[in-house]
Amino acid sequence: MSEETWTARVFGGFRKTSERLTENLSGIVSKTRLDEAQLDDLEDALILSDLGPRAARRIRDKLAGERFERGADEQSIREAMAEEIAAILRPVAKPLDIVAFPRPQVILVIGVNGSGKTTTIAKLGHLFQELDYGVLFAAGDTFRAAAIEQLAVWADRIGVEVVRGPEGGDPASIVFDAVKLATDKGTDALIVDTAGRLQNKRELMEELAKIRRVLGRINPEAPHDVVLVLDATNGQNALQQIEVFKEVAGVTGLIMTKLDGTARGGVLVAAAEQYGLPIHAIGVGEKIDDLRPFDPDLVARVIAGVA
Ligand SMILES: Nc1nc2c(ncn2[C@@H]2O[C@H](COP(=O)(O)OP(=O)(O)OP(=O)(O)O)[C@@H](O)[C@H]2O)c(=O)[nH]1
Repeated sequence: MSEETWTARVFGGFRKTSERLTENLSGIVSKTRLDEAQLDDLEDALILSDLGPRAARRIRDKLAGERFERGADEQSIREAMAEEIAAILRPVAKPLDIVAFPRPQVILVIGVNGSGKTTTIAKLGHLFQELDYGVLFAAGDTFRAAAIEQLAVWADRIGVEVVRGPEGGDPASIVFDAVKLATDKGTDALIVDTAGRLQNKRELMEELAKIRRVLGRINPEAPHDVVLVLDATNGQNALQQIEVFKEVAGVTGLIMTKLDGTARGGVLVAAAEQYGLPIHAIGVGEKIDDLRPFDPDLVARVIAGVA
């Protein structure tokens, strides 16, 4: 996909978020400084747009300190907002680099069912393929046959081999086989699907601990990444998931999906400000190339509605 098409997708993706945020700005016009009541309204608008109280406060402070020389019209307010949102996003916008030596880089992908985990694995595999990396998948979500099947269908479509076992099989043994295969072949990236059973934290924790033990036997550095996939349409719930998965799974980075078609894209900013975890990529659609690392300045401008 060309750069232009991707930019258009990002714009399209955040359109609803941007609309929600800026529909509250239209009445606000001031001379050179915003008064307290206007700042309160803006802060509320930011919270209502899922940016979270901390980011909202930070942006409010920025706006309060701003001298709008040509008057605080909607456009100037949006621009100042975009600047601060970019400042929040810049430190966390980090693509997932393949740096492991020896290979493979083992990337555990976790997230609740339906968050877009399987699709994201496929998209991530495709992204690595485009960078000329060799990729292998491990179908570690053995809890449901459909999950194994779905991963296999995607793998087939993009020409990636997948190590799989029976439904109900032991995920750790699949991961073991997959790491062995990837190590023997010198595959660059091994992406592991895992079950997303948040309702049973202990079981999930034990399963992940077992996967870690098995991985550690072959490569003490593995897993190199534990990536949590979040569905942006869940808004504030997505933040709670970060909280829980950080505790049970030692999350090292995030991918946020389904930013298209939701007005809740502001949650990306809330996650960045509250957790500071790297955000490796964003998903803005169901197609294979709808996932990419993101440009924080572009996304900030899109959210704030600066053309
Ligand atoms: N609009 C949109 N849909 C997406 C995106 N990412 C994934 N989806 C869709 O979300 C649905 C769930 O995705 P899956 O990949 O099946 O999610 P999962 O977390 O693996 O879910 P289970 O397989 O049920 O555990 C699918 O219909 C995907 O096509 C995205 O960025 N945008």
